[in-house]
Order: sequence, then structure tokens, then C-alpha cells
Amino acid sequence: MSNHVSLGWPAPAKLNLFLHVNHRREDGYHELQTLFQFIEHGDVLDFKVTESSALKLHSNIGDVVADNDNLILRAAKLLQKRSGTSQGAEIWLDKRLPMGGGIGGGSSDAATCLVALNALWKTGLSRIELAELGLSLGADVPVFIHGLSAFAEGVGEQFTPVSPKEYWYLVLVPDVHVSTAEIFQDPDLNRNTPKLDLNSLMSSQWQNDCQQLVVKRHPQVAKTLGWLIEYAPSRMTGTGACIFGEFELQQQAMDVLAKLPSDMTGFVAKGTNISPLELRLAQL
Ligand SMILES: C[C@@](CO)(OP(=O)(O)O)[C@H](O)COP(=O)(O)OP(=O)(O)OC[C@H]1O[C@@H](n2ccc(N)nc2=O)[C@H](O)[C@@H]1O
Ligand SMILES: Nc1ncnc2c1ncn2[C@@H]1O[C@H](COP(=O)(O)OP(=O)(O)O)[C@@H](O)[C@H]1O
Repeated sequence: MSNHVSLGWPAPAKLNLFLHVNHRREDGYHELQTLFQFIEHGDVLDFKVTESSALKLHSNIGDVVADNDNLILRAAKLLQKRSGTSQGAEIWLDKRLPMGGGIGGGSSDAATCLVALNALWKTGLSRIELAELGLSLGADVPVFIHGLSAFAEGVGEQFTPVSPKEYWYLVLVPDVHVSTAEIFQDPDLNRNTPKLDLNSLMSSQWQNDCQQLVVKRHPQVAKTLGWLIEYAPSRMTGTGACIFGEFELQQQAMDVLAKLPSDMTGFVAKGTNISPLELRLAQL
């Protein structure tokens, strides 16, 4: 086996351009209608295939996430089990995305790991099979595996590729952790938005049904949204806490970033309807 390290596998972030909560099911899960778009900003993973089945992760986040919980190692183990391969891997994670902010970094890492190792181990699973594996790790993993901006329904597992406008975004990261479970359990969540067909959704005004509640519960999110909305149409992604504003031009987003108060953080990135992971896969 060679010492070759396969470098530069991107794990991009996503934004939920809209997020509607339609219904709470008997099992407590919520049916959603949401529009995912990737952004050109994310974590980066490197992989070295090994002959022994051991899996080893090196990362720049230390032990913030225990190995047993890390979605990268959990994804690699699942693929080993499902494919029966005897190979292992050494994996390096360069974590650049804020964690738990609704931009999907953990899910994207898991998806990149499944797609990259399936190629490097030559385990030959189809995209659909990989997405099925990924779904057991989290509702947002399949869209990252398919790699195209998509409208998703159900609990996020049924989707249709769509091509929303690729704006430049200024993404602000409030220094607060919003628990997805807590938001979905909150009696005040607006969970009864009527389901609409895709055409009506694409042409209606986009909103995030979790935003009002998160803003009420977390003053830091309210303050961040209140600041950004003065400069651009802005909303929350996922169950928070990140807020994004949309701009026609990179320079406009950079100009607003330059005005950011010292107690706020953020970054500028372009929306893209094809995941950067697809481009890396095509280079193999
Ligand atoms: C709602 C989204 C939109 O992108 O939020 P973000 O995580 O991105 O903020 C995701 O689909 C989230 O997916 P994921 O982050 O995998 O959620 P999970 O860990 O599976 O769910 C955490 C908890 O939230 C609740 N939950 C989650 C998803 C859903 N459709 N209905 C729910 O009621 C459940 O109580 C679940 O136990
Ligand atoms: N590789 C990983 N990167 C980020 N978070 C991870 C990872 N593996 C497990 N996690 C766990 O998943 C949680 C949610 O991660 P993340 O995907 O960044 O948030 P969100 O779904 O809100 O965008 C983190 O708080 C962390 O405990």
C-alpha cells in the first residue's frame, strides 16, 4: 500500500434558504420543507488509505468532539461495515466551520468522508446507497452526498435538485449554541405552516419558521439579525444560530463585513448549486 495522502477534500457548509415546519408527527419528529444551497466555504479533509482496518483521525479541534461521537469516524466505520472492506484510513480534518450553528459542518464532514473513502477504498457503493448510510448519521447528510442544491421534504430525506440564484452571502456566527432538539420541543414553535408545492415555494417570500422562536430565546441572535438586516435581506439558517445576508456582489458583502462590530464574527462566501465536493471527486 502506498504512503499517498489524498489531499483537499472539501466539506462545504450549507444554508437553508427557507425552512418551513409543517407538522409534528406522532414520533415527535417534524415534517419540513426546506431549500438547501451550498456555500464555497468549509472544512477540508485529507485521507490516507491503510492496509490495516484501523481508523485514525487527526484534527485541529483537539478533543472537542470525542472520537466515538465524531461523525467522520462514525461514517468511516459504517462504510467499512456496509462494504466489508478490510482497509482502514488515517484522516486529517482542518475544521474551519463553526460547530452547531445550523450550517451543517458535522453532516458535511460525514458526507465527504463517505464519498471520499468509497472512491479511495474502491468500495463501489452508489450515490443512493451512500446517502442511505448517511441518513442514519443525520438528516442533512444525504444532501451533501448528492452534491446539488435541493428542495427537501419529509424529515429532510426526500429531495429535488433546484438551482436558486447564487448570491454572495455574509454569514454571521452569534456566540451562542442553539440546541436543535430544544427548538423542536418548544411549545411556541411555529410548526403549522401549510405545505406548498415547489413552484409556489420558489416564488414566495422565503422565511425560516424557527427564527422567531430562536430570536425570542437568544438575545444574541436577535442582536445579530437586527444588525445585518439593516444592510441586506437576512435570515437564520437551520435551527440557528447563524444568520446570513444576501448580496449581488462580493464587494458589497465585504464592505458590510468591514463594518462588523468587534463583538460579532462572520465570513463572506459565494452560494453554489454544485457542491465543491463534486469538483474534487471529478479530479480523481
Ligand atoms: C432542521 C435542520 C435543517 O437543516 O436543522 P440544522 O441541524 O441544520 O440546524 C436539520 O434537518 C436537523 O437535522 P439534524 O441536525 O440531523 O437533527 P437531529 O440531530 O436528527 O435532531 C435533533 C432533534 O431535533 C428534533 N427534530 C429534528 C429534525 C426534524 N425534522 N424534526 C425534529 O423534531 C428531534 O427531536 C431530534 O431528536
Ligand atoms: N466532525 C464534526 N464536526 C462538527 N461537529 C461534529 C462532528 N462530529 C460530531 N459533531 C457534533 O455535531 C454537533 C452539530 O454539528 P454541526 O453539524 O456543526 O451543527 P449544525 O447541524 O447545527 O450545523 C456538534 O455540536 C458536535 O457535537
